[in-house]
Amino acid sequence: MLKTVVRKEHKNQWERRTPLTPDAVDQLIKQGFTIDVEACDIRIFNDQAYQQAGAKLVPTPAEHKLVVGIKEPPVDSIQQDQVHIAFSHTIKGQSYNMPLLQTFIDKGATLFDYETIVNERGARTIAFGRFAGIAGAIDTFHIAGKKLQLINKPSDIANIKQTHGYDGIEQIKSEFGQYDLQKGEAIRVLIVGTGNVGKGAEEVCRWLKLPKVDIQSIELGHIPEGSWYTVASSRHINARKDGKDFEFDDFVANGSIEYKSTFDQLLGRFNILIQTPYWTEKYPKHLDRERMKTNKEKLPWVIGDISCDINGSLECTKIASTIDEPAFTYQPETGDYKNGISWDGPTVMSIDNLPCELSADASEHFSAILKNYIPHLMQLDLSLEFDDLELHPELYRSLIVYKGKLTPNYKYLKKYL
Ligand SMILES: NC(=O)c1ccc[n+]([C@@H]2O[C@H](COP(=O)([O-])OP(=O)(O)OC[C@H]3O[C@@H](n4cnc5c(N)ncnc54)[C@H](O)[C@@H]3O)[C@@H](O)[C@H]2O)c1
Repeated sequence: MLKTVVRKEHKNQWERRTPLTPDAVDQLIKQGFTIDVEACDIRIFNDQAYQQAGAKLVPTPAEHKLVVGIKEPPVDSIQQDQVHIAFSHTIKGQSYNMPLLQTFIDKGATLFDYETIVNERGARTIAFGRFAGIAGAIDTFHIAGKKLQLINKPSDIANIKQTHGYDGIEQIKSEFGQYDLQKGEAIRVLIVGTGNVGKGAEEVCRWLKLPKVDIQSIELGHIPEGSWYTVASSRHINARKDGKDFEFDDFVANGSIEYKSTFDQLLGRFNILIQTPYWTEKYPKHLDRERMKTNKEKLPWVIGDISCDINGSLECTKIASTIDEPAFTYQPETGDYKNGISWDGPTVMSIDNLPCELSADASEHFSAILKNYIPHLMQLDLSLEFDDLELHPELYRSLIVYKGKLTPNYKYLKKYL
């Protein structure tokens, strides 16, 4: 059985999440597993709660074989032959994390990645997407409320606080239920993307009692009175250049070789955009600099770019904003931006660690799934070669590096190292 520790997170002071809650640790200990916990003074569940669950507190994860974390472990913390599970952010060959990947290889270490844990249908089983969608939508509405206040337009949206100002989802739901967004300025929200993040953003619209309008109505220019939201997927904002029908698999295979963005046709019909799709350079951009300049009168007031691809599909996302400074305003004429909220361009929210604003709810959700994988991880037999491993298939497929070697599905990463 691998000696196991829950590591503390290092990213910044907002990173208060934990992969395993004290309750989950308690359950694992009762099943006969020993779990240690690295002491941490900012984690959302305090050290005493883990001690009460029966865990031993340790000052460092250096002596443990299996290290369970959330974000990338610090490069210099990886020990010889150690096994880590984390979001390593390496599978797109992200240059900023190649030293981390190289260290796993150099140290003969092993890396499981949460992002690559998928079921037999290819769907991810463990993620924070819903919480990014919820926090991202709330922060976007919070900024929209502040923006309306600048021009003295009354709306209950101005009551919405930034997500970390609430105790958690239950409090948010009960407060949002009291607001009436049909009074005052009409709030017209377009959510792009129907994945976990998009669905999380939709939940917030429902808590605010916004009626859902069919995207087809909006495409046809039938814009209802009052406040509402609508949801678009890739097929509503991209079209084949040759006029043939949109096919998702074809879109994923060919991207901007065969497809162009038709997003400009929707501009002017909504005033808040919440962007959630998966995007890479291979796909069309929806708001490039030129399009924003040409359509500057029709741009939304506020853009919540939860996908947060810098200079990506929405070129107004010049930087990732932060929980402390969540908003900047893009200047369509110059392509530049200025900090804060103003009416001389769309105000952008592009926080890239949104689930941290809901640390308790997000940790509980994540932990409830992860605790079922922990016994399999702890029973990993490192004396076996990769081909001979008898491991839970979802974990087996998620292995990026095994004992210092890229596994067959991830050999392509060699070219980025
Ligand atoms: N800002 C943050 O704090 C934060 C946190 C978590 C996730 N995210 C980001 O949010 C985005 C969406 O995450 P999600 O969990 O909803 O993803 P998801 O995989 O559930 O899908 C999102 C959407 O993208 C589409 N899509 C999925 N794979 C695609 C592909 N290969 N090509 C084209 N389209 C594809 C889906 O149809 C769906 O509409 C991701 O870019 C993710 O990195 C941001």
